[in-house]
Amino acid sequence: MVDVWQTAMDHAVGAARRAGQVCCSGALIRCVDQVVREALQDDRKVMTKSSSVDLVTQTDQKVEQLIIQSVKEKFPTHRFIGEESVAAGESCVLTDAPTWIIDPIDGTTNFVHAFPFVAVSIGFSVNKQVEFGVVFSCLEDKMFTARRGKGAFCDGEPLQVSDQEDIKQSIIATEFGSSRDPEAVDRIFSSLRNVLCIPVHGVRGAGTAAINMCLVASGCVEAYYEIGIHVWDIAAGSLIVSEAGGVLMDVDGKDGGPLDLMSRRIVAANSRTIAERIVREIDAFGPPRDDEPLRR
Ligand SMILES: O=P(O)(O)OC(CO)CO
Ligand SMILES: [Mg+2]
Ligand SMILES: [Mg+2]
Repeated sequence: MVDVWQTAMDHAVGAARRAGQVCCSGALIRCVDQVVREALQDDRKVMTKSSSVDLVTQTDQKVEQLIIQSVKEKFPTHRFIGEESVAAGESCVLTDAPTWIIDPIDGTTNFVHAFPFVAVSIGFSVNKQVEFGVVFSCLEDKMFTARRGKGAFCDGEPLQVSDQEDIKQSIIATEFGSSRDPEAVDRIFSSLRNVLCIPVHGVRGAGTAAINMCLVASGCVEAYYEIGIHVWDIAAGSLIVSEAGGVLMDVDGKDGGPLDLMSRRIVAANSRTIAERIVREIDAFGPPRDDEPLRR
């Protein structure tokens, strides 16, 4: 059978690698003593979006435009949901049309502080189903890819989630997010306390949803959960997890319910047992959906 989206996926891999080179040179330059003055100039270019801790830089915007322009030249009819385009007022509605879902820098706070985990994340959906996902972990120089029904890979090597079924023998990844609303923070802390006290071996967070999900796919952590992320954070990573044998769910009820890319809530785990246990421990809340028109 002809694999109609392979050309698009090959383009995504090239675009992510080129975008990653732009991100990495920016992040690394801040680590080099002799260019402190340049780094200070960079500091002044840090801007904020929904809150004072929701950061964006000119590099995020530049990288997103580079990716979108290169895709438009090759696939002029395709649509886009890009983090920085949405921040600038573009709509964030997932239709049945072929759609590139782009997070130009996943881990902008890491990027600004030279904390060395940043990724370029490109998901591609058709009929609201993710067909391929590409996550380039720039500073690790690792290219994670997945094509629906064809497995997940890191630099061409197949990925497989952990086979650990006992959550008490597990590491769980999560993040604190960018909301500083005290009620949301209380719920995040309550969930974290519940998960820690199961007890689990540990809780970790790379500072990027995409890399956290690639860690699940690689078998390094058993699960990742977060409330408050966006569709561009998880579109690519979700397929990478499921193609590596993992499961995805929302945080509704006892069994989580199916993953809804726009709901801003996700549990991605190696197994249904561990995912459902995390769902039971989460103090769930519903931030405004990504496709809610008046969310900004
Ligand atoms: O750095 P970004 O793209 O804002 O993403 C954050 C979550 O929203 C880290 O995953
Ligand atoms: Mg992101
Ligand atoms: Mg981003």
